Formats: sequence, C-alpha cells, structure tokens
Amino acid sequence: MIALETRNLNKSFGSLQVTQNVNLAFEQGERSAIIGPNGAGKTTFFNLLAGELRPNSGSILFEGRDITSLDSTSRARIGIARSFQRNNLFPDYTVRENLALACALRAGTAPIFWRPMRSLTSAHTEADEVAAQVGLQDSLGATVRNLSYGSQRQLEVALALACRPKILLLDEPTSGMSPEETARMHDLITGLPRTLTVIIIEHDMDIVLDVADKIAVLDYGRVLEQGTPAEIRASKIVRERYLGEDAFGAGGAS
Ligand SMILES: Nc1ncnc2c1ncn2[C@@H]1O[C@H](COP(=O)(O)OP(=O)(O)OP(=O)(O)O)[C@@H](O)[C@H]1O
Repeated sequence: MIALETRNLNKSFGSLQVTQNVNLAFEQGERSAIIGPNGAGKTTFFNLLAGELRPNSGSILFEGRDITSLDSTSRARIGIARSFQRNNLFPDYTVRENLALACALRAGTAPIFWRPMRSLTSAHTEADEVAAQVGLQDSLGATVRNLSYGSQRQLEVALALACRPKILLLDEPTSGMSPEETARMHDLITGLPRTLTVIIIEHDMDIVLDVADKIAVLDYGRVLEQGTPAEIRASKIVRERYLGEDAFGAGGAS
C-alpha cells in the first residue's frame, strides 16, 4: 500500500521554482532517502509533506486521501511526524519529562500548570518505552542540557515517535555527529519497526545506501532519478550530475 504520495507537486518562492512537478510515492513500511546537492529543494519538499508549506499546485495523498489542504497540526494528528529540532526540547527537564510531555500532549492529557509533570504516570510508562526504542533508556533521568549532541538528536527522534506516527520524516538525522553518534543513529533508524514508513533527507551516503530501500535524487527541484540503492549507484546521470564518478567509493556526497 502507498502510504504517502505527491502528484505534480510545485512550489515557488517568487520566481524561484524549488519543487518542480515532483511525483513520488512512498510505500508503507519503506525506508526512503531524499538526496541531492545543497539547494536542490529537499527541505522544501519535507516542509510540503509536513504541511509547513503550501504547494503552488499539485497534491499530496496520505493513504489515498488528499491532505493537501491540511495544516501541519492536522497532519501530525493523522500520523505524519517530523523529527523535532533541538530547540523543541526543554533543556532543564529530564529525558523522561520531555518524552512524557510529548506523550501527554498527544493523548490530550498535557499537564496544566498546577499539576506537576511527574504525576503523569501513564505518560511516563510510555516515555520509558519510547526512550528504549531510541537507545536512551539509560539516560531517562538525565537533564537534557547535560546530554551529548548525539543523544539530544536521538531524543528529537524519540519525541516524533512519541506521537505514534505512521510516517516519520527525518531531516539530516546525522548532521554534525561524530562517527560514534552517527553509528548510534544508524542503529536507531535500522531498528525502527517496519510498520513505520520512514523518509530521510541525508547527506551521508554510507547511511543512505545502508538504510534506504529506495532513493530519490532531487536536482533543481526535480526528481533526477529514483530507484533502489543499486540502481542509484549505477545511474550514469546521478554520477555525472551529483555524485561524481568515484563518489560512492569515497563514501561521501555532501
Ligand atoms: N522561504 C524561502 N524563501 C525563499 N527562498 C527559499 C526559501 N526556502 C528555501 N528557499 C530556496 O529554495 C532553494 C531550495 O532550498 P532547500 O532548503 O529546500 O534545499 P535543500 O536541498 O534542502 O538544501 P540543503 O541541502 O542546503 O539543506 C534554495 O535556493 C533556497 O535558497
């Protein structure tokens, strides 16, 4: 079943057309990567999927239903989650409290100001489960500001998972990470349940080639090529226009 699909999607900023007739379909449970050079329109495409931007024309379908007119809150509610940026974390709260709040917000039982967060028992239980899913089970009591950069990024993913999404959008999940942190994020992504559809923007080609079932290459807002990692590796046009002849061998393409 196709979980998410774009049809003839177009987006312009003034005279700059950043998304051009993009037709992409994401199968349920699939891991897809969106790659392309800087400025190719990857983040804009994500913003269109998440409802943070409106297209000029074209449509977006979620499980066959046209959601083009839904805003980002409504899309989150139906199951499209985007990994939070770090500024969405509460730095003075613990990992468990951050997650419990996200779980409680989803369940509509967010704390009101006279009710301390630690009273949210069911949200805490759920928070513990989500923390384990991203490998933060030993950091539940840690204050967020004391976490390493990599752990904070893991927590961003956990916050998105706390919304129990059907589709998870990860925007450059390994950017700025050390090799060890990148390896942890890699394990996190590969360990996500296959009930979840995952779409990743990622510059690290080792990660892309390893985790993605399908890859779409954007170039000036158009889909230059799409296919399996093997097909993308073999694509002459991708090598010429984006990766360079030896890019796959060199293991990097940013
Ligand atoms: N809000 C905006 N207003 C005007 N131009 C924008 C806006 N957002 C993005 N752009 C332009 O659209 C183009 C595509 O940007 P986008 O961030 O989507 O690319 P990207 O592929 O994600 O790049 P990167 O890999 O550098 O993050 C760029 O030329 C960018 O300057």
